[in-house]
Amino acid sequence: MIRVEQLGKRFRAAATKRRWGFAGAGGAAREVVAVEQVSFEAGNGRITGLLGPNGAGKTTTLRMVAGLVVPDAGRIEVDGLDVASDPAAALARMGVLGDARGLYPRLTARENIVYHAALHGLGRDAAHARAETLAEVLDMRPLLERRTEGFSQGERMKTALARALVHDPDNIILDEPTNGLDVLSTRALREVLHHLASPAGGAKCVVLSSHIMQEVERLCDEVVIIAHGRTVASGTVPALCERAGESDFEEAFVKLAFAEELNAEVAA
Ligand SMILES: Nc1ncnc2c1ncn2[C@@H]1O[C@H](COP(=O)(O)OP(=O)(O)OP(=O)(O)O)[C@@H](O)[C@H]1O
Repeated sequence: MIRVEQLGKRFRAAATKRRWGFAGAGGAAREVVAVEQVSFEAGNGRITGLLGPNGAGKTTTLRMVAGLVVPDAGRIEVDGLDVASDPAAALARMGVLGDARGLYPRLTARENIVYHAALHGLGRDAAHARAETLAEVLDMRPLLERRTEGFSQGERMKTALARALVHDPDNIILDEPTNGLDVLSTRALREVLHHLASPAGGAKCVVLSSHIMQEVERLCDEVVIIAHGRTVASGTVPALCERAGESDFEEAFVKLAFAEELNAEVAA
């Protein structure tokens, strides 16, 4: 289970140097508020989706949950462990599929997975056994002995996901997992995530980010709508539709996520 309370993060965005004598364009670094007040609870045996427009703060939120970025404000708990005060224990309970998907190109898929297993303290035999199991679950057996150099997006995603799951974490964090995947790979991933959240798959706590409404609608038990760095609504898809007074989820999302903009339009 993951609990996020009142998270906040600002970045200092590097500014360009002044050029061509334009005084206003360059100069001082600007502060960007990436996340202002994000809170949510992601339960075990559920898929929770962070849904929001581009730049809403989803990736930054997940990077903070995964311990890759230190928050300026707020608190993150993973299975009751505070990520700030007990990072090693909290991180050991998470499997993270980041946006970079960085794999070692000279290693085979199996070597990538086994190497990651070693980092998590698994012995050689256990690591290979785990690679076999994951290859089965993720339907990637033919890929195991191939170097990852030249892998397609879908093949890279499967390998990166196997790597993230190698220590059998109870909490799985995925940033835009279907990015660049075709319809079949997307379907296969959806099935895997449903399996992982089911009792047969270990009733994992799955948290993912997306800006694709249909994907979230199909995949997620719970949706957290983030806009302008804030949680603006959360609940099941039917509950969010009801709250917005819309039968269509896309309409409900637009109403909830862009309430500020819609109100400003009405006022103008
Ligand atoms: N390292 C950084 N330095 C400066 N600004 C950043 C940094 N990381 C994120 N931001 C800014 O913070 C805001 C939120 O970015 P974030 O990537 O979290 O959004 P997102 O919801 O994941 O967007 P998308 O759907 O486009 O991936 C954006 O305005 C982004 O430009």
